[in-house]
Amino acid sequence: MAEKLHPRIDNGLPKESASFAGGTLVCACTSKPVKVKVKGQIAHNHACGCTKCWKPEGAIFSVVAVAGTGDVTVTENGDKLKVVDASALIQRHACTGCGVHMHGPVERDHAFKGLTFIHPERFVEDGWSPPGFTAFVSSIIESGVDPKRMDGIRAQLRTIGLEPYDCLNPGLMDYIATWTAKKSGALPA
Ligand SMILES: N[C@@H](CCC(=O)N[C@@H](CS)C(=O)NCC(=O)O)C(=O)O
Ligand SMILES: [Zn+2]
Ligand SMILES: [Zn+2]
Repeated sequence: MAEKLHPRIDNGLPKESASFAGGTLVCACTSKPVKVKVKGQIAHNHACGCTKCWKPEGAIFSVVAVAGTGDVTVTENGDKLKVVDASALIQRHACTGCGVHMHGPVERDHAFKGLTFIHPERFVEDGWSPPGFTAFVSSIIESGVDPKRMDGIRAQLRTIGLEPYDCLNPGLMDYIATWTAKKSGALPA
């Protein structure tokens, strides 16, 4: 039987629109929802199996992407937001009403500094760039998935076209390593 991975990937991937120029993320509260505006198309959209990223009810994976922090603005009911873990790299701002993570800027000195993590399924608009791979797949075991299900889940992800990795994809791993090597002097800055 097919696994329920995430509602936005289980029945075909979302379609990108060339005219998508950003939109509004809305949390799940029926009253006074938090709204966050994002300017422009998102980047590096992917499914993530880590325990820290917000997932909708019943999903094994989250769907998460980045935007430039300067392109992300909380526009309504920002007083409902609270940082989940102030010591984490990604400062995930969750709605205290419904639990949805609305934006997660990286402010620390890191390859991802200046980027904000968002969950594009919360856009009211369609047309955002679809997920392209799956990260932190082995981490789903930390959420209670039986290790015996892993082969099937990885096979299902490959069928969908979301190549499974146990950390990030090679492009992002190389990007982080290059940043680190330039910082240490192993590569010229
Ligand atoms: N195995 C860990 C992995 C957590 C992890 O490293 N998550 C990645 C992907 S979102 C990350 O970049 N975390 C930085 C952070 O949580 O701030 C878990 O599932 O909790
Ligand atoms: Zn909410
Ligand atoms: Zn994650």
